[in-house]
Amino acid sequence: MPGSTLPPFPDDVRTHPLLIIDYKLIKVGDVEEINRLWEAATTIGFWYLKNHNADQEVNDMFDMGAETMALPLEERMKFEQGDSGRSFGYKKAGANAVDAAGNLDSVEFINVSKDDALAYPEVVHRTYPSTVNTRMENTIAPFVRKGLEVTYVTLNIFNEKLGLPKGTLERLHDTEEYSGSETRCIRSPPTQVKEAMKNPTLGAHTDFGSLRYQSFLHNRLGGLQVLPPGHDEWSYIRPIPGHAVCNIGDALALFGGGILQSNIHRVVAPPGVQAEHERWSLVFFTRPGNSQVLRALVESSHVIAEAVKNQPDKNFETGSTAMEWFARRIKYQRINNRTGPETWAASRGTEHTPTAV
Ligand SMILES: O=C(O)CCC(=O)C(=O)O
Ligand SMILES: [Fe+2]
Repeated sequence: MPGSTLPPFPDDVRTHPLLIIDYKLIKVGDVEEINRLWEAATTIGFWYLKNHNADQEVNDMFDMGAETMALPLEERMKFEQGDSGRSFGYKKAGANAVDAAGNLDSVEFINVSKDDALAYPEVVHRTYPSTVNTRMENTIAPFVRKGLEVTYVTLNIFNEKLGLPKGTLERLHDTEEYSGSETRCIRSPPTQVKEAMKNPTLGAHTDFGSLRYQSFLHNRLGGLQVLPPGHDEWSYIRPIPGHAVCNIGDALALFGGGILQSNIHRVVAPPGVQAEHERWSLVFFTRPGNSQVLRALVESSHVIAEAVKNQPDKNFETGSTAMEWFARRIKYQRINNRTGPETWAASRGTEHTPTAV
């Protein structure tokens, strides 16, 4: 894992500031802090989270990721996610397009389903490499539980702010229902500084699910970029040690009638000389239960009904369950399914500038 010898994040690149939200405060209902979270969620949909107390879980997850990527490629490939629209498993570098032209990604990752982690040794969706299995109970399940805890605290705050009946969002993300929720450990290869900006390593996208809980705790390298609303240039999110970066995905943006923002982002090589180092990142994605239909909850909240009425040009009825939405997006990112630029278009979600790469 990257150690203390990493070069610092440079000061001469464009960054976008995010609000820092104190998890300890929102958890106990601090009104001012909750209002700051709401401001972040309804403007850019990204924020830093501190005091989430997940250092141990995060460290262990990075170890799991490193152990998995150290397996021979042939072994990892036995667990590759495949082209059918399933996310769980290993994704090799170059399996996905990063843009409409079909340029390839260069990140590899290991995704573990929340359902498989919590049910282990029972197999719900699929099996995993030995490095995952040996850490399923002592590393992955604790990280999933931590991610879910943060998720429910956040969802319940949004639920109230959106004027929804108590427990609505929590029910749509019921832990008991199988879902696309998963952990992801990502490795981006080092690159030459002059090569670094040629292609994104992970193409421009909005997240598919509801919330992403990402940690840079043991990774000081940049690379995540956002295209803030109203901007036409990408900005880096500066990694802050000990702070997670959280963001809203398409599902929550749809449930809330566009009040919560699912913002477009991508991953590029780390800035400056950081590019010469391997980049690791770790994510927990919360996605709605498989059977839940992605649409604005207009019947349950006046606030949402009003918001939808005020955006007549936008479609908040996807006619798609969370499972279908998720499978479609994964499937059409896979380069093996590409027929032309229309395949990239078929992988898109709520991105407002779908041509950005
Ligand atoms: O590695 C990162 O910083 C972000 C990854 C990401 O956006 C994703 O996996 O959806
Ligand atoms: Fe993402």
